[in-house]
Amino acid sequence: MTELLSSDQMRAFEKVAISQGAVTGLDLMERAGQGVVDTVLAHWPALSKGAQEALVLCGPGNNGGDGFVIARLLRDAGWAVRVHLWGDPADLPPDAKVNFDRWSEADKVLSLDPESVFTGPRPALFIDAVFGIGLSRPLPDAVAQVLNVAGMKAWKSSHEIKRIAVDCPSGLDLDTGLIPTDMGAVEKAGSAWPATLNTAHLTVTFHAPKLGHYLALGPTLCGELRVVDIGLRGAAREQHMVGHDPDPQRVRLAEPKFCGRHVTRLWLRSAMGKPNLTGHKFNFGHVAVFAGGVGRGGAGRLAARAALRSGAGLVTVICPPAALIENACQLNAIMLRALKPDQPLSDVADHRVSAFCLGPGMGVSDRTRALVGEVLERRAGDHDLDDPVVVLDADALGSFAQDPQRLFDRTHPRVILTPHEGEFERLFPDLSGAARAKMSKVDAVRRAAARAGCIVLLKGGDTVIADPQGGAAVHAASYGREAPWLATAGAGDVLAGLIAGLAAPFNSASLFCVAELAAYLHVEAARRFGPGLIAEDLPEELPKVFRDLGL
Ligand SMILES: NC(=O)C1=CN([C@@H]2O[C@H](COP(=O)(O)OP(=O)(O)OC[C@H]3O[C@@H](n4cnc5c(N)ncnc54)[C@H](O)[C@@H]3O)[C@@H](O)[C@H]2O)[C@@H](O)CC1
Ligand SMILES: Nc1ncnc2c1ncn2[C@@H]1O[C@H](COP(=O)(O)OP(=O)(O)O)[C@@H](O)[C@H]1O
Ligand SMILES: [K+]
Repeated sequence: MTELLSSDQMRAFEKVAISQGAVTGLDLMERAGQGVVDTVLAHWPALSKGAQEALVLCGPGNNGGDGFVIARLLRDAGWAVRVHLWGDPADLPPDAKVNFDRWSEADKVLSLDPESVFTGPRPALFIDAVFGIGLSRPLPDAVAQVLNVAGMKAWKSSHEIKRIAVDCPSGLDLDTGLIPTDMGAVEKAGSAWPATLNTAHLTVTFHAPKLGHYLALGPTLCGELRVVDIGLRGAAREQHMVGHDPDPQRVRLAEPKFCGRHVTRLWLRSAMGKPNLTGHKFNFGHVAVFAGGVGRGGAGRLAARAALRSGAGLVTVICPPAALIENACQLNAIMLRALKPDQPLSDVADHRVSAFCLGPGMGVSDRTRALVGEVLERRAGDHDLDDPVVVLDADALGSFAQDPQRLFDRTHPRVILTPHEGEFERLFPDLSGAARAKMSKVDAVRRAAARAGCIVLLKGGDTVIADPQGGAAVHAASYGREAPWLATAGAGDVLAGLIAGLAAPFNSASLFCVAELAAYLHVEAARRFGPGLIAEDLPEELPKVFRDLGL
């Protein structure tokens, strides 16, 4: 799996490499600029055929320095290049200044403002090297105007211009994936669209992708993302992460995107509990899914179906007695037990139940709260690993909205909470989307997991998973893996069941790894089915996904 870096981590990598004498800042800048040019020409081979017009916008830091390198390399290749700088050349950091001077030996540098930029001819390439990881506040007005959609329209056929972002589209915060605004707040994904910023066709980043490329608005603003190697050390270590618990210091992309197809298979096999086992169904685990009352059992049944399809040996739906007939009419391979209000849980779920799933369709109620409490108290002994896995979703979370601490007092390391943003806000109001200005979704979920003492998976197009030790992963349905049709009623119930089913076999991977895999398979199933998907389709698609992945 690939590591996602914060801005600070990227700076630290650079600092270590330079201080060890492995490389100089100037070398890195040259490789970065060369990497952008090579990537652009490989992406649009037609551009290599004849030199054309390029526009390079440079900023006051090292991102701008990369821009001067790109400008020089294109010029050397015969391109007509115009360079605009925002800021005073005298204030450029040393490496950027060197490259400014190299450019300025033969060509001028124009100022970066709408008049100056848009009065020139329409370029074939529009290169944004204004701000990268150093963005620390909202974009200056002049820069925002040059980068906004309306500005580009100053040119006829502006849609033909290839827009390249160096490291990131300027204005994007690479830690949060958000756009700092003047109000000190943020424009959030799914709310106000950042109408001021144009999206790039291609973003070229260095060494490793950053958090903000994958969170919130990042994927939409970046267009396509390419990572170029600039010779910093440690780039290959993500290979060690497959199937292993996360490193608390790191954030990984729960998708083997940059590692090739065999890694996917390896990951699947190591995370699922059925590799070479010749056991009976109880070796593959028994999942108990609680369903709601009469007319509200669909969500629980969806979760149960996903659990059975994903590898559990047995799945039992537990419902109130009144809902028994309704469920019996709908279930075959899935077993069914009724639980009366005063009946002990052990009557319907013996010690062999290895995973519980509670929440979908159960209703927000005292009864749900009591059942959650009872399941969380069912612990096997001294060793956490012997405890059953407990997936808490939907109403199992909502039932604790008035007093989340009551839930957190009982949760343990084998528990996973799978809220969507609304449920997350009710349990962690101070970490909610509205409260997150400078804090990334990753940091918010890490704090939530530490507070709850269990794994938390916060759903969305950018799903974040964290454990109480700080280990974190992002699963992003983006960059060619979009699945917007997954935002359909019941899809979350399926995910809860999928996690329970994958976690149930006695030799399955850690709950964290299972959650990553579940998020991945969930999106793979949605993508394989395609538009028109409804939640019922997801479990039925899973066998095809497993087959495609070579399981
Ligand atoms: N760290 C590394 O290892 C490498 C970094 N490189 C490039 O260097 C970039 C980072 O350089 P810097 O740290 O200099 O950061 P940036 O070039 O992103 O910007 C920093 C400068 O912009 C100013 N600034 C930030 N936000 C502003 C705002 N809203 N309005 C006005 N001024 C603002 C800061 O005061 C500072 O002068 C990377 O994004 C990348 O493009 C590459 O050369 C390759 C190697
Ligand atoms: N834009 C999107 N791209 C990919 N997946 C998404 C997107 N939006 C939501 N999802 C996924 O859809 C599911 C919706 O779950 P949830 O909100 O709990 O719905 P429900 O409660 O109806 O089941 C989650 O797994 C979430 O990650
Ligand atoms: K940039």
